[in-house]
Amino acid sequence: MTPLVQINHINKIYGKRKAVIQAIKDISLPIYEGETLGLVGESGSGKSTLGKLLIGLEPPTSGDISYRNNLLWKKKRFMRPSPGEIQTVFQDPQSSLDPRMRVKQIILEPLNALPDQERKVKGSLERLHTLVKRVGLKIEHLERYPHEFSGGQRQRIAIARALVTEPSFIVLDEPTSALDVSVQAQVLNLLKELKQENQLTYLFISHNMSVIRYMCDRMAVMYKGEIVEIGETKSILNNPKHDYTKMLLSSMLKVN
Ligand SMILES: Nc1ncnc2c1ncn2[C@@H]1O[C@H](COP(=O)(O)OP(=O)(O)OP(=O)(O)O)[C@@H](O)[C@H]1O
Repeated sequence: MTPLVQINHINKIYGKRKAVIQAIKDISLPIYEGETLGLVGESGSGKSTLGKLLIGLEPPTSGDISYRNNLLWKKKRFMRPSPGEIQTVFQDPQSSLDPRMRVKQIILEPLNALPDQERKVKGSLERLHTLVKRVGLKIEHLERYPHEFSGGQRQRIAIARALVTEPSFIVLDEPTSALDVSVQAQVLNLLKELKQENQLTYLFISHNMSVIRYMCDRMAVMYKGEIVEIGETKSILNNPKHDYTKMLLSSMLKVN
């Protein structure tokens, strides 16, 4: 399998002098085209930071990341592959959707990064309507504002916004953690179907082992900024090797 993303010896340090936090310590891993790679670990282990390095929100302190064999970061500058090729869906649709914008503007907004001609094609009304219906919303929803929707519907809006540019790679950072359990399952199924239909690759960040089990082909376990275990989800869940993974599994199984 070809790696879509290759992470090589990445370190990420926040802060200066005495207030230094090393959020990521020498992480190297591939993310293969077409897979869903799960990233688990307790709060503060560095999961979101790794996601941010991949979508261009934070530069690594050292190391490199390549996307389709091209460097994503050069001297702290993000080398966006082609515009819209990498997208993201965050945990909290309440704060990630601009309350002053109508749903239509929100979904079309990522197209602003695209060249004129491509923007016209991808932003056509016909395409927008197909996309909105595909994520389980209605055409009349396009004229409304985020506060008029439930959490699950808001996450569907965020998913439509991520898909509008026709990306190849999506970083999903706890995309269903803020939702009720029944709604979680619907959104997870939608994400699974969309991945198949659009040949997507996902990095799926989650606290929840059942969600990881359901969604991910492989999983990586993060502990204090390091990857302590990585492999096929099934084999890690059935036979965890690292003590931290064992501990995480037993504590999570108690919660789930
Ligand atoms: N912008 C920042 N400035 C300073 N420290 C930060 C910043 N962002 C994250 N950190 C610190 O880096 C470490 C890793 O944080 P990160 O958010 O990546 O962890 P996480 O595993 O995603 O946690 P959670 O599951 O709670 O979101 C934590 O100690 C956090 O406090």
